[in-house]
Amino acid sequence: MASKLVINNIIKRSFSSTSALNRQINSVTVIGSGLMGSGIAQVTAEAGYSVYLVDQNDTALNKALKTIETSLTRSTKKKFNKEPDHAVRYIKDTMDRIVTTTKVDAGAEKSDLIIEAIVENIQAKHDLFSKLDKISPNTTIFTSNTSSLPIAEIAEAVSRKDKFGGLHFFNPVPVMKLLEVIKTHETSDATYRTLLEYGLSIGKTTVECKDTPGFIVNRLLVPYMFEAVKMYERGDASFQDIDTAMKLGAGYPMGPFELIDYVGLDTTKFIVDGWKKRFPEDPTFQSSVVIDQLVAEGRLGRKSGEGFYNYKK
Ligand SMILES: C[C@H](O)CC(=O)SCCNC(=O)CCNC(=O)[C@H](O)C(C)(C)COP(=O)(O)OP(=O)(O)OC[C@H]1O[C@@H](n2cnc3c(N)ncnc32)[C@H](O)[C@@H]1OP(=O)(O)O
Ligand SMILES: NC(=O)c1ccc[n+]([C@@H]2O[C@H](COP(=O)([O-])OP(=O)(O)OC[C@H]3O[C@@H](n4cnc5c(N)ncnc54)[C@H](O)[C@@H]3O)[C@@H](O)[C@H]2O)c1
Repeated sequence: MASKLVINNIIKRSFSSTSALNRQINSVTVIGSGLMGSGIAQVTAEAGYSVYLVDQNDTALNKALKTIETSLTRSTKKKFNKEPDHAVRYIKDTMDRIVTTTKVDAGAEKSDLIIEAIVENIQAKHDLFSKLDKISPNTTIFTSNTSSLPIAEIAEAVSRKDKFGGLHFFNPVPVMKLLEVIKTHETSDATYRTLLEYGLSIGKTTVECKDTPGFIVNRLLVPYMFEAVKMYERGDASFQDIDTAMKLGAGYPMGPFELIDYVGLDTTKFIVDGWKKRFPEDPTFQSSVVIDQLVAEGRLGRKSGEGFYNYKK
């Protein structure tokens, strides 16, 4: 344990600059260009890596490019307050480093690191990784941004288990400073070190966690969100008042319902349904009638324009 800490401190010291490139990695493929994939592609390109961003169709990719440009415009306004020309150049340089494609092999054949951020479904992830394992160079490191699935279970689809780890980002990726870096019992030390270095090179603070359900943050955050939903379902308080209470009484930046809308109701449902199936005896993991109903209606939160709240203008 102590030697691990020493290695991490050395890595952290040598990557104090957010623009320092990771020597092991030049090109990164991000698969899935939704809420998370677009943010991961953005911060990776901002750190100087060349990025392939992959999704199933051009509509999703164009939406992602628009999201990234809006986010960069927002962040550069403050960063280059007195130098608007620098902001324009910074945005252009970052966007130029991102190549979008619907063909997964375009990036996979060339990338040193693949970050998967597709739907939270084990079969979909297995199908993708088994394909990637065949087309990627055997030096390429594979990672998943899963919220709740065991990394080792996702890695069952590949033969390079020593080059498979977890990189769990937080939404919104450009703003949230944390990156959970997950090592399975088969991830090699060299792979893990490269993942920590990548995290620091994009300016994130890394924490280590075993390959346990929800890692650190979600194991604490998701039960809290569902406890709030149960409180609302019992009729103890309105969801608006629960949000107000947690923001003003506990200092949270968002209330639990705002946060569920922000994460996505479909993703939140996938997380808890998966845990409920895996741990049927644990009362912490119970699905919610209200969330099931909203997902069935297509009210997935901010990304669909409506969840608990309405975001349509
Ligand atoms: C489930 C998964 O597996 C794990 C997860 O991701 S769980 C979810 C984790 N995320 C959270 O808990 C988010 C909680 N919410 C928050 O921290 C804040 O509400 C928030 C950062 C999203 C927005 O902050 P808020 O103060 O309400 O709004 P706003 O003033 O618009 O934004 C604050 C700053 O962030 C910036 N920002 C917000 N969203 C941004 C984005 N998408 N891109 C770039 N910058 C952004 C703003 O420009 C602003 O920057 P400034 O302070 O330099 O001017
Ligand atoms: N939403 C969050 O707050 C959050 C935070 C951390 C981690 N995660 C995890 O990140 C992953 C993505 O979540 P999200 O919120 O970005 O979802 P999302 O629904 O916003 O985006 C998923 C994207 O993946 C694409 N996709 C699906 N299957 C694909 C495939 N086979 N090939 C290429 N693209 C494919 C979809 O078209 C969609 O654009 C999930 O595993 C989720 O659990 C989510």
